[in-house]
Amino acid sequence: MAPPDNDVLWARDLEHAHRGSPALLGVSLGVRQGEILAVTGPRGSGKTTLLGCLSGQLAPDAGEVWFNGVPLHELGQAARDRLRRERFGWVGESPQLVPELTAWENAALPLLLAGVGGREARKTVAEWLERLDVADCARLRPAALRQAQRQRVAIARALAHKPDVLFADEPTAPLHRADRAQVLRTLTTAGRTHAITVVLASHEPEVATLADRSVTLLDGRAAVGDTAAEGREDEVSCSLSG
Ligand SMILES: Nc1ncnc2c1ncn2[C@@H]1O[C@H](COP(=O)(O)OP(=O)(O)OP(=O)(O)O)[C@@H](O)[C@H]1O
Repeated sequence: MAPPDNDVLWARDLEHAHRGSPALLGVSLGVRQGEILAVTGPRGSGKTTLLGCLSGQLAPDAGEVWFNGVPLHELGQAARDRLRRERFGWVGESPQLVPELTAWENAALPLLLAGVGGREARKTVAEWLERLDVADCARLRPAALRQAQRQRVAIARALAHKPDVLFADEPTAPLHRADRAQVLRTLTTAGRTHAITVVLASHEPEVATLADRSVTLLDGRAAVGDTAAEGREDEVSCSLSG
């Protein structure tokens, strides 16, 4: 079965087990260009594993993942890595910055690796650091930053090269409650203003209110009644089959 033309990401009957222990059991979903999809569910329900399969970090044991008509599940590791580097952004639970580089150098890495000139990279990154309230940290190395500041730099890095899809897995985990709303708003606004598709995983159900649609995972399956399938009859049967 071919993916629908208007889905930037499309997955069908995804299964994945970690060392024999099943984490995904037949999840199907589609994400449209520029859409913000929340993936919610309790801890251990399979959210990280799903994002890993959708982003090409993990090869599913069964099922299909298509990105813009490209079958990710058929690509080798090197091709998947290239796609991730060039087309996807990733923000995880804890920021993984290069300790030897300053905040701005960390955030500029994907741009510089893509061949963008230093001056343009500097300008773009400065704007993102400003938007994320860490402009004054630009010249500091990660060790001199608080964990919440490091996470904001990691978010700037994930957005600066304007990925097609941003995967954010519990992106507010290292932040204080007061900072969470602002960072989530920055992520979703960035998605909407820059036409970046955002797949946002969180165990906090209220994150779904910021998204266009949501899917809830329970024990590796898409829960019955998820709004990721709302108004999309083609998907309802897939989502509920999991
Ligand atoms: N590397 C791993 N090795 C073994 N089991 C794993 C591994 N990663 C995840 N699991 C297991 O797979 C299941 C799904 O985990 P996953 O991290 O995808 O869920 P999650 O919803 O993202 O949870 P959390 O919010 O705690 O990260 C859980 O039972 C988890 O213990």
